[in-house]
Amino acid sequence: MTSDPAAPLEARDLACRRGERKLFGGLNLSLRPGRLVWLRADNGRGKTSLLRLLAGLAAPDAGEVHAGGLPVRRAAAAGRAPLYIGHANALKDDLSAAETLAFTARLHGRVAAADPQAAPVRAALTRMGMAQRLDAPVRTLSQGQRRRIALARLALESAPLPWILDEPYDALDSAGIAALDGLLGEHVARGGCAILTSHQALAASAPPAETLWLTRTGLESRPAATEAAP
Ligand SMILES: Nc1ncnc2c1ncn2[C@@H]1O[C@H](COP(=O)(O)OP(=O)(O)OP(=O)(O)O)[C@@H](O)[C@H]1O
Repeated sequence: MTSDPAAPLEARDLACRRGERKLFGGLNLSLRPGRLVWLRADNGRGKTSLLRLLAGLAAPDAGEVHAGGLPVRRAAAAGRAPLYIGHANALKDDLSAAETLAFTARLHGRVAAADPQAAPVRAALTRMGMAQRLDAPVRTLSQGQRRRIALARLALESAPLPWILDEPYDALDSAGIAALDGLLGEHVARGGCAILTSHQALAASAPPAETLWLTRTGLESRPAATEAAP
């Protein structure tokens, strides 16, 4: 594959099978600076599978994914790997909100946010409306509060790397949705790009997104009037 170094995230001819079942094949996607994609399909059609391929967390049955011109699985070493937040929050129950976010930041080499007392960590959680619960153990928090902590990681990022977000709005109330939309809007405005899934329509606070449907033969945009499940 000839990759475009200017494309933060590019997939060519991707195919994915699960057991005997082909989820999709021949899938192409180029996420350019400023592009926000809402990936849609019915339950079980392969959205999470595709996002994991794009993040380099799984290998495709065919095709390639490049991030910033590098094979996605080698992009981390060059600081070009996409930022992936899955639908599981991946938090540590016994740590506090600030500690678990700092732990995640350290894991991803964000040195300035590797300490729970560090200003960026406190500011990121405050941005997600968690200012009153910075030191609360994760296990004592609600699903929505846990989702907010996982998403606070986005507030630690200033580089316009691609964001890959699987059901980021899950469990969020309207204030949480607005906080996430604010982060997405800033990201896109500074030349970032993102692909996300959501079973609910995006809120009015979300930055303009392009809707793409996942089908067996790739991604398809459809006029709003014909937006039926494939
Ligand atoms: N580890 C696995 N082993 C075998 N099959 C799997 C595995 N993970 C997912 N699948 C199957 O792959 C298909 C696609 O799953 P995936 O989670 O990608 O769909 P999805 O579109 O994200 O669904 P949802 O909207 O319900 O989140 C499903 O039929 C699922 O049963």
